[in-house]
Amino acid sequence: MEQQETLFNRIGGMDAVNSAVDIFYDKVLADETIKHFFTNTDMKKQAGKQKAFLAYAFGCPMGYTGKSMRDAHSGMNLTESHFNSVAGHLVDTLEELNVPGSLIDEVVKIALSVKDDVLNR
Ligand code: HEM
Repeated sequence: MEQQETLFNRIGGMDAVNSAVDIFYDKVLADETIKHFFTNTDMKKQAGKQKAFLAYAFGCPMGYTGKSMRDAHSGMNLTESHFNSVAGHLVDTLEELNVPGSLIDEVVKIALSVKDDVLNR
């Protein structure tokens, strides 16, 4: 079988991740249903962590050294609806960046794979 390029490279590498995270966080912070979670968050640091996490999730060889998804979101009482809002903003962001649907599907798969950890269940 032909060697498959990582999702990270196919999506456009670190430049794409950087643009995605910036647009993504603007959407999250404009969303009345979830923005309160980020009241005490230093968004500069958070965007940096998210970039590292996404790069890792997209298959970039550099390691993710932040908290586990379970620890990072414990005690927040996050619901399915909060998760869906965040996932929706991520998809909208990638669509705005003209990322092909098949690649967006792969990102959604990765997001769903950490859903139980994010929701601490
Ligand atoms: C696929 C879904 C998600 C991913 C990949 C993700 C990723 C991350 C990452 C990488 C961190 C930083 C961890 C660290 O401190 O090392 C984090 C923290 C956080 N996330 Fe998420 N997250 C997701 C869903 C959500 C949802 C649904 C919410 C709330 C609506 C949320 C709110 C937060 C908050 C408030 C923090 C802590 C920020 C702080 O330290 O001040 N996340 N998340």
